[in-house]
Parts: sequence; C-alpha cells; structure tokens
Amino acid sequence: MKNINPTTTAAWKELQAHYDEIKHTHLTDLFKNDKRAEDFSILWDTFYVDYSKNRITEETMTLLLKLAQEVGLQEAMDSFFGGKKINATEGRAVMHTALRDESDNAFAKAEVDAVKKSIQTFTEKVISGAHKGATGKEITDVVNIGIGGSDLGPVMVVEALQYYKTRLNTHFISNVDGDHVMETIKDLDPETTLFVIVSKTFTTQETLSNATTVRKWFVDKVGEDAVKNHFVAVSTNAEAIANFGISPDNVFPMWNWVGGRFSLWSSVGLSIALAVGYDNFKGLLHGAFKMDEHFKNTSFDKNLPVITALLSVWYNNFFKVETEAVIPYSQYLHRLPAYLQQAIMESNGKSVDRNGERVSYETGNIIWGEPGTNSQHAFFQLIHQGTKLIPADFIGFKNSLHGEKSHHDKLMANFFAQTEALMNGKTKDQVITELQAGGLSPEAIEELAPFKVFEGNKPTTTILGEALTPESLGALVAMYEHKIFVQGVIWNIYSFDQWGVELGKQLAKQVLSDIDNDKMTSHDSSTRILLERYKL
Ligand SMILES: O=P(O)(O)OC[C@H]1O[C@H](O)[C@H](O)[C@@H](O)[C@@H]1O
Repeated sequence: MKNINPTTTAAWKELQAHYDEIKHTHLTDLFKNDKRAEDFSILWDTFYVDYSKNRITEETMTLLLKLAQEVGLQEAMDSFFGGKKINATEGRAVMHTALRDESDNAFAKAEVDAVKKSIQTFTEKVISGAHKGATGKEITDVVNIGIGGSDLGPVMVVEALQYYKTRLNTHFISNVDGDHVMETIKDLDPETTLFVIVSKTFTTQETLSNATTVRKWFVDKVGEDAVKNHFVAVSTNAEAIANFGISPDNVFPMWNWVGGRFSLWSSVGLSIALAVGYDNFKGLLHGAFKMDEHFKNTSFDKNLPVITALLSVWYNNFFKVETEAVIPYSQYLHRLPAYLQQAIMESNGKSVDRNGERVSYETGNIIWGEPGTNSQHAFFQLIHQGTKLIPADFIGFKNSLHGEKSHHDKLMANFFAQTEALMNGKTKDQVITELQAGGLSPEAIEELAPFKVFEGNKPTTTILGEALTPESLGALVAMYEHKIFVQGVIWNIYSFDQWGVELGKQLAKQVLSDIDNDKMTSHDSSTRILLERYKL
C-alpha cells in the first residue's frame, strides 16, 4: 500500500487552484447544461444515484479521480481484498467482505460457512418453536446485549427490516445505564426470553455489566440450570465466555479479522437472523456482496463508493465543510445515521497518518441526520438558511412496503422538493414577487424580503432505490463501508483501528475506583467537586 501525503500530489494542488476558480459558482448556473444529470449519475442494480446537485464540474471529477490514482487507491484495494494486514496498528487483515463473499475461493470459506450454518440451524429452531425455554415454553422475545459495533449494526438492521420480521420481538440493551437494562427487561417473561450476549472481545465493561445483571435477574427467577436454554454468546473470546457461565455449545464465534463496526455480517448478526429469519439475513449479505463486486470491478468514474468518497473529500478538504448529513426518507432507516456515525467517525476520526505523523489536512467527517420528513421540521432551517455548508445524502425508495401510495407520494414529493430547493434557493426578486401577490405594502415587502431569501447552492446527493429490502439495505451499507475505506486511503490514515476509544475506557475505570474508595483528591478541582457532589 502506498503511503502518500495527499497534499503532496499534483492532483491536490490542481484541485486547490480549481476550487479557487469555482468556489462561488452556483449550481443553478451549472445546471444550464442540460446533460448534467446524465453526466453525474450512476445507475447500479436497483439504485439510481444522482450526484449532479453537487458543486462539481467535469474538471472537478477528473481531478478527484486523478487524486485517487495518485494515492494508489487500486493498490490499496488489492491489499484490502487480498487479505493484507491493512489494519497495521493492530496487525490484522480486514476481511468483513469475506463474510458475504459468495465465490468458491472466498477467504476462510469453510469456517465462515460452518458458522453461517450454525446461525441458520439455531435461528430456525428458535423461530419454529423447536428450541424451547427451560420450562418448555417457546421463545417469544430476544434481547441483544452489546454496545458499539455489537449493537448499532444489529439494531439498525432490525429496525430497518421490521417489515420482514418473524414472530419474535427483538430488544436491545447497550448502555451501562441500569435504567436502560431494567426498562428493557421489566415486562419480559424470562421463561420465554432468549439473551444474546454480543462482544467481540468479551471484555467491554458495559456489555459484561449488563449481561451480569440480566443473568442474575434471570437466575433468581428461573434458576441456574435454565441458563443454557436462554443465554447464547457471540465473541472471539471463548475463555471469557466460559468464565461468564455460558456453555461452549451456545457460542457463535467470530474472528479478529472482522472489525466491530463492520461485524453485522458475522455472528454479530445473530439477532438480525432471529428477528427477520435466516433467508432475509442471507439477502442482506447478498446485497452487500453485490456491492463488493461493484466496488472491485467497476472503473472509478462509475464506482459508487469511489465517487461518493471523492465528493466527501472535495467538501471536507477544499470547501472545508465540518459536517455531512444523512437523511433517509424512510422511517425504517431511523437508526442509519447513528450506525454510520460509528462506522464513519470511529474509522476516519484520526489525526495521525500512516507514518505516525500529525496530518496537516482535515480527515474524518462529522456525520449526523434523522429521517425526512421529520428532520425538515427540526434542523432543515439551518441547512437552508444557516451560515454553514452541509452536504447531504438523501436516501429514498420508489416503493413503500405497505403500499400506502398516497403517503408515499407525499413523502417522496418532499424528498425531491428539498434537494431542488436546497440547490436553487430563492432569490430576492422571487421573494418580492411572491410578497407582492400577498398584497403587502412596498415598505413591508422591503423589510421582510431579506429573511425569506434562500441562497441555495447547497449540495445534495440523491440515492434512489427501488424498495427497502434486505438486499438493497445490504448494498447500501456496504456502499458506505467502502466509501469509508476510500476516504481513509486518500487521507493516508488507518481506518480500521480505534485507539481513541480506549482512553475513555481507562479513565472510567480509574474514576469508578476513586468513587468506591472516596479518593477524589487526585483530580482537578472541577472534577473533584463534581465527584464530591455526586457522593453527597
Ligand atoms: O464487541 P466489543 O468487543 O464488546 O466492542 C464493542 C465496541 O467497543 C469499543 O467501543 C470499540 O471502539 C468499538 O469498535 C466496539 O464495537
């Protein structure tokens, strides 16, 4: 893998000069070219991705693609898919794509297939009722206990695929907040509940505390012998699971070459398979596999992860935008922004390059979002008329799942209208004409007009799918995964470690011990007083 500071490339310098030339160009002027939507769109599988409403020209894309070449994107992809240890600071390969690879020579195929088979067998037994609780009752509820990648992927997908749900109800406990634990289990019947403890390392404080509390609650009610029918675990750490008191027969393994935030395709997806059935889980993997193939085999100028990553770099490093929004026009996708926050920000929130040196340019984007149309009534004011430039991905589908056509037309009318309005804005002349039609006096119009002007020129990318299915969701998630990888390559950072998370873990342990032992003196005055007030 090349190790190149992107700012030293010829493309970077040309992009800088090009940016200075077009930074004030308005999208409405760019759209005087009628072929623009054709030139800047990609039709792939069931998706149509329109990136024409971005502040780009042919030259921008040529230069961005040149940047990808210069930093050695192709070579980096070969290392990634070839199983090289591209997660160098942890000495690991990054092989989550192997989990969905349908080819005969897939990496670790035998092991992966064996685990998939056990997920299938187990989930089918639970869903059919063949797997009974200890007192002979069928399982009705599943509780996933995990955090970070062991929670966000499963919860996002289970919410997204509610339409495809089996008879099982799925719940998620993640926060070490005891109220989260107790609120979730308070109405559950332990005799009909299955607990899935998910932790790649099986050392995470939140998950172990939550699992311990739940296990005790369970044992008090149903007894120790019942644990084997009601507790299963997903982890790489067999020893820690055994110490926790879950039998090896109830363990679904995963591997170190699967990063936590890329793990929903592994046994971490067990609660997904329980929630929507194994066939739908397979569909999810299949969609992701198709995206992997697209990413691997498509020239960069028509390659969705590459193009979307380059756009993001364009805004992040040249427009110097701080944040990007992801707005799904599907209530089912309401956890997608939260999921992407971990995937994107934990991966690319790095300030040291692959030489171990402080970068001199911006990296990781800040991601946020909420479903439309709700978000329109919340933060769209700022996107439309605030001082910040916020590129946004709009994700929507041609068909609703319940077939509520009149609702869907309204939803999608908003979807299309917003990107158009963000692009075009509204000029003062237009505002004045509108106000004149309302019969206001010329003075009142003059006074009010500035507040109703929209500058426009706000970039958006529209991702229009056919329908939200396991397959299309898998493809969408994989597109973002690869986008992350491409950005990491351009920024010359390690996208697959997460040392920044460790500090918080260590600090909390120390503070907990200080609280227990009344040892507040070692802290700064602010923290000491806060701790003392907490103990009062
Ligand atoms: O699955 P676990 O080992 O419990 O880890 C859960 C989470 O822990 C940390 O927050 C890591 O930064 C995440 O990447 C990981 O997903």
